[in-house]
Amino acid sequence: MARKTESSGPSVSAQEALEFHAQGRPGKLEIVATKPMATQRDLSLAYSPGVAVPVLAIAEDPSRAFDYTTRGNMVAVISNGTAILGLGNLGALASKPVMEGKAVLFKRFADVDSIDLEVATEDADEFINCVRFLGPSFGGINLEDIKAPECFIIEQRLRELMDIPVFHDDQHGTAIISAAGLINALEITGRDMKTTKMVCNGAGAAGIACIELMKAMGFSPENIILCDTKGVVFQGRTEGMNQWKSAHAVKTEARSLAEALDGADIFLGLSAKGTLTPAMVQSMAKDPIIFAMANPDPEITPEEVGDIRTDAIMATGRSDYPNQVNNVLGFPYIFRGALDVRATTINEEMKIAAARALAELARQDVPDDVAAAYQGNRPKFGPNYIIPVPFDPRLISAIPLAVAKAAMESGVARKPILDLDRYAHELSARRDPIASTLQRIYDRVRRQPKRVVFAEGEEEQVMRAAVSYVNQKLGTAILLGRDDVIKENARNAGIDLNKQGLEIINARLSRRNGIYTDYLYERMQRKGFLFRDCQRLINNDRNHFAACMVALGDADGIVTGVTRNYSTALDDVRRIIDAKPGHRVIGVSIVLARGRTVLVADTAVHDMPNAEQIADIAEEAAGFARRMGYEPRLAMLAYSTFGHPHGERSERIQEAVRILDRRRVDFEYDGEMAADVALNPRAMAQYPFIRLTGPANVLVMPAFHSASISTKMLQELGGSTVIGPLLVGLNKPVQIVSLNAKDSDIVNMAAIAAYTAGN
Ligand SMILES: NC(=O)C1=CN([C@@H]2O[C@H](COP(=O)(O)OP(=O)(O)OC[C@H]3O[C@@H](n4cnc5c(N)ncnc54)[C@H](OP(=O)(O)O)[C@@H]3O)[C@@H](O)[C@H]2O)C=CC1
Ligand SMILES: CC(=O)C(=O)O
Ligand SMILES: [Mg+2]
Repeated sequence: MARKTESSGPSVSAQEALEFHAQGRPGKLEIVATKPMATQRDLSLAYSPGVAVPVLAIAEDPSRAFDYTTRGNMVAVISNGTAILGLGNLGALASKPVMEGKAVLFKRFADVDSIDLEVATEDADEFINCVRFLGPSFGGINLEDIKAPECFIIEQRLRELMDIPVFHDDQHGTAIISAAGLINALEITGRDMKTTKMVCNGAGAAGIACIELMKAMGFSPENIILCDTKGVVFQGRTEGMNQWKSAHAVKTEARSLAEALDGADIFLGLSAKGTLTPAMVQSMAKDPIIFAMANPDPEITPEEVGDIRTDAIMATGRSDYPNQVNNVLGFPYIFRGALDVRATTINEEMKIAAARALAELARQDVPDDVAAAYQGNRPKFGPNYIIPVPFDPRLISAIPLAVAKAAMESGVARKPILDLDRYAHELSARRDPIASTLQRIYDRVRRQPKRVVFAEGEEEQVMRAAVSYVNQKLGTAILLGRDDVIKENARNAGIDLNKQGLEIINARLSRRNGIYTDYLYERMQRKGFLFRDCQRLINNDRNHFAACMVALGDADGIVTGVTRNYSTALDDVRRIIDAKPGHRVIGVSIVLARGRTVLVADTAVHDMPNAEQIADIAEEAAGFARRMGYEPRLAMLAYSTFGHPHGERSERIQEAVRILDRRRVDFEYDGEMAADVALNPRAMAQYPFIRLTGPANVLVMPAFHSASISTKMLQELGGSTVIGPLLVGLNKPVQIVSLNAKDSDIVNMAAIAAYTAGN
């Protein structure tokens, strides 16, 4: 087994950490208004007098608070700073950076709004009395870094007093994540929960909750030994005890951590830095499982373990080593699921469901966008990958779904979710704006599945995309390439191609080869191509073969591009596939930014279009917008707005607008105008004669360079997601991805090709 574990990423210096927190606006949070506050009217609505209306509605029916206020998506992170990470009792104020951190993680990972509240008291009753009255403000309470045993009393009491989930993250979040990691570590080492011997160092909030969940999941109580600063918690011990420790005291001769660990299978560290020594690790059973979870410094480092033995499965609470067992994998998603069903509590069923869903994710094949979260190293289920990383984009749909389901099944959901498939898609959309825009496309293709040729079938990311296409029930995926090479590459990459609906076609051996060659020759014989040139192209060039398949009805669409640059791939397919009669081939990019979707054209084909061509591009783009479900409001962009400043370059655009006028097109358009006028209602308001009824959702660029530069800048600087360019106007659906496309990009493009095949 493994493995000398090394840190997988750069750690940070103390100075970097301080600068990070101090730079710009100090701290890590700000409040952003979700409604406009620009005009007198806005103020009248947001505040007096308008605000009185929701006030009265909520007074009459408290559940309306979820409709009119932030409550339904707002969680408080509350601490008194008595157990800040593994740093000890440093007080409420010092805990604020951690609590702000938890609040931003809620937002970043699960789109839960969150605010930190630091309560300056160590007295449990005072703390309870402070928090218990905050219920109306929040959909949930996340207690954090409160030391044991007060944390048990505080949480228990608040759970009784409040009708929203109260969840002590260090207890249950940690328990859920370590349970998930352990389920997988046991599987890898071939152990049975019932007979596995565990030693947990740390009998505080995290330690007690972890072993309680482990027992609930099937570990035998007599096989778990708990230790604290005084050593083993044995039956009859009196020093440093409390009722929570007593509940887990066992009959044993062992008195020290070292004695307890002799022959043990698992070490669970929820104590303090450096408490596990190399000698103790040496004394553990074969293939030991070591979770050193103290933060920021673990009980022992992976390097230290690696120096002593190579058969250990090692995890820490840190992000710079493999196997990060940290409650960040849990709390954002657990609350997401709980909030979405307005759960009254987070119960055992919901916790176990979250642990199992998390464990299951690590066993699945890792797609490209997930591999990116692992710095491009595609992890495989095994000793160095027992649990997903916090940046794994699959977490947002898998964990809340499992939690919400469990809440409904266990009867604590106040607002059950009826359509769980839809909910899963909505969840992905919270993290990934592409998901919601593509949702409609995927749904349609699922209803009318299509045969799509993946022209570069020997490439790993293309095979993954094809598998995903089939798995998502979008239709048949055809991988073009040499059968033996595809199978060999798939084997090496651990991809299972044995799926119904996945076909491999070798162009050279295909029975259709001759027909395709004749077809190509027919089209190219007067353009300087000999028959044998065509034969060679069909035999050797997958874009030509794929294009013939689609042209002659053997497939519905093509996706290509990972091995050729865009224009070469386009030239290849254009030899075989023409523009739709009466149409012009253009590229359209979909830009998703801050909840807004804008189509930009032409991002692929015309270098410096003339007025006539710009008008054609506008018509093509507007038609595409409609097919995508948007009613176009199209702006013809320039550096000037309605003649100012005057310049020759804008005249082309003005002429294009006049051409559209003459063509009497049936969509909203206007120009020439600058991008801010097109997109910003206030800038637009300066031109009362403008013919757009709202901000533009289709932007026609004056030339390829401005289209390409602006979409790439938006993607890199503006935090926008850009899909495309999508090829529009061809007689048959062809989509060309970029050279560095990931499998998820390819499958999106395949779905778009399939979607347009039906249009
Ligand atoms: N990776 C993760 O996700 C998480 C990690 N943690 C880590 O777990 C640790 C404990 O946190 P939490 O349970 O909230 O804190 P608590 O203060 O509630 O409990 C701490 C426990 O650790 C024991 N302990 C402290 N020092 C030692 C030592 N040198 N040897 C043996 N036992 C020791 C204490 O013993 P005694 O009872 O005798 O005082 C106590 O039982 C922290 O390092 C924290 O960072 C916590 C939550 C999540
Ligand atoms: C991760 C965490 O919550 C802790 O160490 O306290
Ligand atoms: Mg904590």
